[in-house]
Amino acid sequence: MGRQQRTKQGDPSPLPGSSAHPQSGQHIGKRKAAAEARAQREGQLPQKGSKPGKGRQSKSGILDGRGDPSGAGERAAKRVKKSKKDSSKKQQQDDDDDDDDLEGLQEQDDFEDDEDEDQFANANAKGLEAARSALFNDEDLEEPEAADEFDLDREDDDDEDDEEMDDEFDLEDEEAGVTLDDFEMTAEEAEMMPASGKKAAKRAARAEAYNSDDEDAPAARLGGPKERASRDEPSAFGDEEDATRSDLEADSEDELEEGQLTDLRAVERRMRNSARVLGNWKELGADLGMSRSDLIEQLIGDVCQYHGYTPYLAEKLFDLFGVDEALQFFTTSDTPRPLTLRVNTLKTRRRDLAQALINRGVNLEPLEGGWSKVGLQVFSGGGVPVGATPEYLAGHYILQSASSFLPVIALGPQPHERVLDMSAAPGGKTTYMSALMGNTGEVWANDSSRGRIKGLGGNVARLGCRNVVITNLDGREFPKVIGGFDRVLLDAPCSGTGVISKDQSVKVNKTERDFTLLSHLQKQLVLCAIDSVTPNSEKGGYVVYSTCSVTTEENEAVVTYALRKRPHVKLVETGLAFGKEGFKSFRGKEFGKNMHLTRRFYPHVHNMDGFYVAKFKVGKPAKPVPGAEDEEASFEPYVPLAESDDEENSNAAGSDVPMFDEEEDEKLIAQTKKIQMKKKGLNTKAGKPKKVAEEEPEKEIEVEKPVKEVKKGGKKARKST
Ligand SMILES: C[S@@+](CC[C@H](N)C(=O)[O-])C[C@H]1O[C@@H](n2cnc3c(N)ncnc32)[C@H](O)[C@@H]1O
Repeated sequence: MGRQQRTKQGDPSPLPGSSAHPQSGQHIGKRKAAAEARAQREGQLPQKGSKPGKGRQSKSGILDGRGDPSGAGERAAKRVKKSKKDSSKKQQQDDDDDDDDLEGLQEQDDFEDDEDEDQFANANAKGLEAARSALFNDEDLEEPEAADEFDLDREDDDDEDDEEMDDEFDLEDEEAGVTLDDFEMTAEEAEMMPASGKKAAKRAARAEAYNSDDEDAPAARLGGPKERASRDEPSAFGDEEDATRSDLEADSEDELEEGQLTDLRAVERRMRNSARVLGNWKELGADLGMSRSDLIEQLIGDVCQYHGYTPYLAEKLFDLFGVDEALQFFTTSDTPRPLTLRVNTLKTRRRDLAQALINRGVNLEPLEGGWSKVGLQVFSGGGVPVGATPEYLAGHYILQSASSFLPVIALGPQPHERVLDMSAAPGGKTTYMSALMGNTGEVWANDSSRGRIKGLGGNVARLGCRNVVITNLDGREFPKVIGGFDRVLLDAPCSGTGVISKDQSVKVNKTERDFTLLSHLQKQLVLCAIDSVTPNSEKGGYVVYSTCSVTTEENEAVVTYALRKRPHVKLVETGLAFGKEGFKSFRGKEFGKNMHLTRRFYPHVHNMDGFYVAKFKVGKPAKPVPGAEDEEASFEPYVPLAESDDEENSNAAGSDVPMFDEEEDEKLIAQTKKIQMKKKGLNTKAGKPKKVAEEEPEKEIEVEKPVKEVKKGGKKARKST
C-alpha cells in the first residue's frame, strides 16, 4: 500500500510562503479523472463488492446520536487501494525569517543572500521550467528512485518491510479463502436479514433518493448550482465546478449495490454534495428527506469507500476538522508531499550542493517562503537517484521532509550546549541539531528501538556529526540515567495521522486504544523530557514537544498535562512563522489559554506532513520534581496491537517499549523459557538451562565509536567520534 503510494512523484506544489501554483483546479480535475479512468481500466480501482474491514465504532463524535455508520466504510476500507491525485490548497505565508535565534549559525550558509538566490535561480531556471512543464503535463508522475529515502523521518525505509505489509493485507483475503464477491448481497438476501437487511434497504432507498434524477427527489434538487452552500472554506475538490444535475443523473441504479455506490466517481460526487448540504444544512437539509446524522453516516461510509479509512478514524478526523476541511485532508493525504532535502552545513553550503545536483540533472530550488535556509525542494530527479548521488553518500545532504525541520528550528540548539533528542531514530533531527551546533557541545541521541538505532548511527556517521552520543534507552529512564540538558527535543512516538501520505496503513490500523495508549506514553515521556532540563541553563532551558499526528489527545492534551504536572514550566512562542494555532479547547475539553502558542501544520494547508510543535520554557521548580517514573506508574505502556516482529518496521511509535512491571516481566520470561525448553525437549523442572539464561538480552547503553567517557547520574556512556 505504502509502496504503491511512494512510487508517485510528490505534488510539485510549492511549500508555504510560495506563490500560487500554475496548476489550476480544472487541470487537476482532468488529471484526476484521467488517472481514475486509467486505473479503472487497469483494474486498480475497485468496482464493486466489499468485505468487512478492521475499523471499530467510536463512542462519540460530531455525529453524536448517529448509529453505526453502515459498515460500508469498513468494507470499503479493505477494498479501496488506489489513491487519487488532486490539488492541495496553498497558503500564502509570511516571508519573514523565523530563524532569528539561529541567525548566527546560519551565516555559514551564504546561499541565502539575494545575489546567490538570483544566481541559483538563473542556473536552475531552464531545467526547472522543463521539469515543471513535464510535471504538470504528466498524469502519472514518477517519483525519483530514492523515494523511499524520503521517509527517513517517519517510517522504516526498508522495502522488504513494505512488501511484507502489502502481503499481509493481501493475505487476509487469500487466507480466508474468500473473494470480494462473497461479501455481496442481493436485495432479496438483504431483505431476509432482519436487522441489517432493513438497514441495507434503508440505505439503498436513501442513496437512490439522493441520486435520483427525479426533479422532485429532495437530493436531486440539492445538486443544482442555485443550491450551492455558501461556505467560505475552499472545496476539497479544487476549483472544479459543483456537481450539476447531470452528475446526479449519472449515478444510476446500476451504480448502487446494497446502498453503496460502486463507481468511485459517483462516490466522489456524492461526498461533495453531502459536504455542501451539511455546510448549509438549514437551507438545504430541510427538503432532503434524510436526517443530518443519516447524511453524515452516509458521508463517512463514502469516505471509507473512497479514501480507505476505517469509520473510526474517518469520524475522528471529521470531528477534528469539520466536514469540508476533513475532505481536503483526506484528499491531500492520498498524494505524497513534495520531496525535500536538508543541506548538511557541516559539510557543504546550499549553493554548492544545489549547483552539484543541478549539474547531475536534478531539478530543484530552495524551499520557498524563506523560512529555511538549508532546505531544497526536488522537483524531479531527472532520472538521478537523489538518494545515492556521490554528494548524498558523502553526507552533503539528507532527504528529510520539510515539516521535520520545524521542531529543530523551534528548539534552536546553540553551539557548545548539551542537548537531548529523546526519541531520535533515524536521526533526521539529531543531525540537524548537530549541524546547527557546528559539531560543538553534545547531542545525546536516544531511541528505545534497537533496530532503528542502526539507522540513526548510519546517518550520524554519514553526515559527519562528531558531537553525537547515541543511547538505546527507554526515554522514560531520563533523567535518572542522565540529565542536566540545556534543551530537549521530544519528537514523540505517535499515531502518524499527519503522515498518512507516507504510510497509508494508518488509515486502517489505528484504534481508539492505540490513541489512548499513545497519549499515555507521550505524557510520561514529556514529563521525563522536562525533568531532564537543567533550570540553570544560561541560554537554554527549553523543551520542544512534537508529533507527526494531528489528533488533540496526542498534542494539546499532552501539553496541557505537562503544564499541570510541572507548574514551573510555561509555553513560549515556537518562533515558527507559519502554522495554525493549537486548539484552546476541543469538544468540551479545555486545553488552556496559551495553547495558541503551539503550532499545527497540515498537509492540506501547508503542503507538508501534518505536524504539531510546542515549546516549553523550563523554570526553577518550587520543590524538587518527583521521579518521573513513579508519577505515572499506573499508565499502561504502549504496545501496538498489531505488533511487528521487525523493529525496523515499527511505526512512529516504537514497538519495543519496555514494561515497567518487573514482576510480571519475570513471570513472562519464565513462561517463555519454559516453552523454549519444552520445544527443545528439555526437562522444565530441572535447573535453569544455561543457554536460555545467556540468551536473555541485557539492557545497556549502546555506544558508537568511543572517544571519551561521560559519566553522569550513575551510568556511563561513551561519546561517539
Ligand atoms: C517520530 S519517531 C522519531 C523520529 C526522529 N526524531 C527523527 O527525526 O528522525 C519516534 C521514535 O520514538 C521511538 N520510541 C518509541 N517509544 C520510545 C520510548 N519509550 N523511548 C524512546 N524512544 C521511543 C521510536 O523507536 C521512534 O524511532
